[in-house]
Amino acid sequence: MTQKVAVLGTGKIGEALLSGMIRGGWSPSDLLVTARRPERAAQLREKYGVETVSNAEAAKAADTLILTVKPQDMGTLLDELAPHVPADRLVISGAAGIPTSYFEERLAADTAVVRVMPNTPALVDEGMSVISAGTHATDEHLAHAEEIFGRVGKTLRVPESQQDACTALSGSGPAYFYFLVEAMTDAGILLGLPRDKAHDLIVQAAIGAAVMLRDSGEHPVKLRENVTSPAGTTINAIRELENHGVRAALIAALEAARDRSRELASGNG
Ligand SMILES: NC(=O)C1=CN([C@@H]2O[C@H](COP(=O)(O)OP(=O)(O)OC[C@H]3O[C@@H](n4cnc5c(N)ncnc54)[C@H](OP(=O)(O)O)[C@@H]3O)[C@@H](O)[C@H]2O)C=CC1
Ligand SMILES: O=C(O)[C@@H]1CCC=N1
Repeated sequence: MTQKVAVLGTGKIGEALLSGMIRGGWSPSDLLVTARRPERAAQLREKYGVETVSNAEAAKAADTLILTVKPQDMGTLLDELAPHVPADRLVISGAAGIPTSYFEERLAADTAVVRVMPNTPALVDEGMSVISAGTHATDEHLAHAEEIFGRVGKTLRVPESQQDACTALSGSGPAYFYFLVEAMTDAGILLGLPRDKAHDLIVQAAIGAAVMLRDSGEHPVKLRENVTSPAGTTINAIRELENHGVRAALIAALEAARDRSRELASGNG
């Protein structure tokens, strides 16, 4: 069955998904996109060969609507959309924090809503998309969401009660690794290395470590122990990380991200 899919509010995440769907073989003629600014719409039309339409037109024409505006813009978008969304549409939200009930309350009775938390590595087909069903979403709706988001990486179904935690882990997760790379590159500068070399060394260490974490089947503790020689260099660094409370800082950081996701629940954040 040909399904027309519309991405509404095509910013960073919407474009990552759009580009991944096209890379993954989705025909641009089966895609519609919306943007708030005409120049952004023109850019998307030129780059991807997709039709750009108004939010109301997308609601009428597409079988699946993927809403990728900021949580704070979701209320306005839904006010605009609600009168035009027939009850047989699948509505997928990619917004942090906002529960499926928020959409169900504003759309026609029994509308199927699926909540998805993607992340930006979708741009290189290494995304992680965490998927939960609303009250009226069936297994078929979840499978359709997996078919779309599976084009840009892995997918995982979770109960909606775990979505705020997943947002803190994988939605925001890439930012923590970029932050670590930035900080470790600064350390390389302190140790006298040129910035470009420090950057390349840390990025390759990160890629190597990530591939081993994914492919070796070993626990991260074992992988770290394998690097940590008796009376060697690594244990000196680990002692400093523990002295500075890095483990506790990470736990507190992810808890703060989870709490912020909960705060965004009203869409007014
Ligand atoms: N960035 C990330 O890593 C992740 C983001 N998310 C979620 O994705 C959503 C989008 O985030 P992100 O892509 O970073 O944000 P962006 O600001 O890049 O994208 C949102 C886009 O929506 C557009 N927009 C806003 N209101 C409307 C409207 N009424 N009609 C049409 N377009 C509209 C904005 O237009 P304009 O350009 O004019 O502002 C913007 O281009 C958020 O809800 C966020 O929680 C989820 C996972 C990861
Ligand atoms: O920072 C944010 O709110 C969004 C949601 C997850 C990643 N970026």
